[in-house]
Amino acid sequence: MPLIEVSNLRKEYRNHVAVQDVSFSVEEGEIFGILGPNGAGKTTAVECIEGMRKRDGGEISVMGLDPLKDLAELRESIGIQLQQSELPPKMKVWEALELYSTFYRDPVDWRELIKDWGLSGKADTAYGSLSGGQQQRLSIALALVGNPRIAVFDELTTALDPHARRETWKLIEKVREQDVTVLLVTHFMEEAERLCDRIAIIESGRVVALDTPSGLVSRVDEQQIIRFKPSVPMDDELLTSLPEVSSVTRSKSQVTVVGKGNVVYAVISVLARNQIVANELRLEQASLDDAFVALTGSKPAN
Ligand SMILES: Nc1ncnc2c1ncn2[C@@H]1O[C@H](COP(=O)(O)OP(=O)(O)OP(=O)(O)O)[C@@H](O)[C@H]1O
Repeated sequence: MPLIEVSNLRKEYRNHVAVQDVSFSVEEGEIFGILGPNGAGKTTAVECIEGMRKRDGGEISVMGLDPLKDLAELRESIGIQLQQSELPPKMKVWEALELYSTFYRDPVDWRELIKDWGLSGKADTAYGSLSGGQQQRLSIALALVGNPRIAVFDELTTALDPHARRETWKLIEKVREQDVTVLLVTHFMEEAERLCDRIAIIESGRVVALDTPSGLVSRVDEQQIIRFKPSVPMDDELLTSLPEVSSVTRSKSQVTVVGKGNVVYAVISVLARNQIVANELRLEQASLDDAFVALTGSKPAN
C-alpha cells in the first residue's frame, strides 16, 4: 500500500485555482520529486498533504490518515523542514532541537541528531551565526526530531550555491537511508534526476507527467537536438519550414534545432543547398531538461 495517496486534489485561494487536479502516490522508501515551474502549485499541494492548508477537493491519505481529520496524529509521522525565518537568530542550536522535541510524543535524542548531521561543536552556537550549510543541516535535524516516517523538503537547496547544494543532496540520501520516505519539491532538474526515484511534473495545478527520471527522458527520446553555428547569416524559416523540425531557437551565434525522424539529414541538406556550413555541429540526446521543456513548455531552473 502506498504511504501517501493523493487523488484529484484541488485547492483555491479566493478566486485563483492553485491546484486544479493533482493525483499521485508515494511508496515507502522512495524519494519522490515534485518538479514544476514557478507558481505551478507544488508548495500548495505539499502543504495540503502536510495538513498546513485545507484542501477544497479530492482525497489525501498519508499512512491511512486524512490531514483534514487526523492532523494531530499525522504531525507525529511527518517531518517538515524549517523555513528560513522560523527561528529567532539568537536561539542556540540545542535550544531549537530541545524545543522541537517537545512537539512530539516520541522524539529521538537530539544529541544523536547533532552528531548525525555534522553539528557537533555547534550546539551552543546561535542559529543566526551558523553558515548557510549548517542552517540547512539544522533544518533537516529539526525535521527528523519527531522520528517521522516521511520528511517533506520544499526547495531545500534553492538558496544554496552549487557546492552546498551537492552537499545537501548527500544529506537527503542519508535521510532515505534512515528509512524515511522523502517528498522533495524542487526547481532543479539536476537535483531531481540525481535524487528522485520518481518525479511528478506539475504545471498550472495539474500533473502533466509522472515517471522515473529515465522514463521521462525516454518520452522525448525520439527527439533529436542539433546545434551549430552557421557560416553566414541565415533565415530561421529555412529550417522551420521543414516538416521534421519542431523548433528553432538561437543563443548568440548558435542555432538549436529540435526535431524528429530524419531531421539531421533534412537540416544538413537544406544548409548545403543554401551554401551554409554548419560550424561546431553537435548532435545531442534528450535530457531531463528537454523532457521538462517538452512537457511543460517552460525553461527549467539552472
Ligand atoms: N496564500 C496564497 N494566497 C493567494 N494565492 C496564493 C497563495 N499561495 C500561493 N498562491 C498562488 O497559487 C499559485 C501556486 O502557488 P505555489 O506556491 O503553490 O506554487 P509553486 O509551484 O510552489 O511555486 P514556486 O516554485 O514559485 O514556489 C501561484 O499562482 C501563487 O501565486
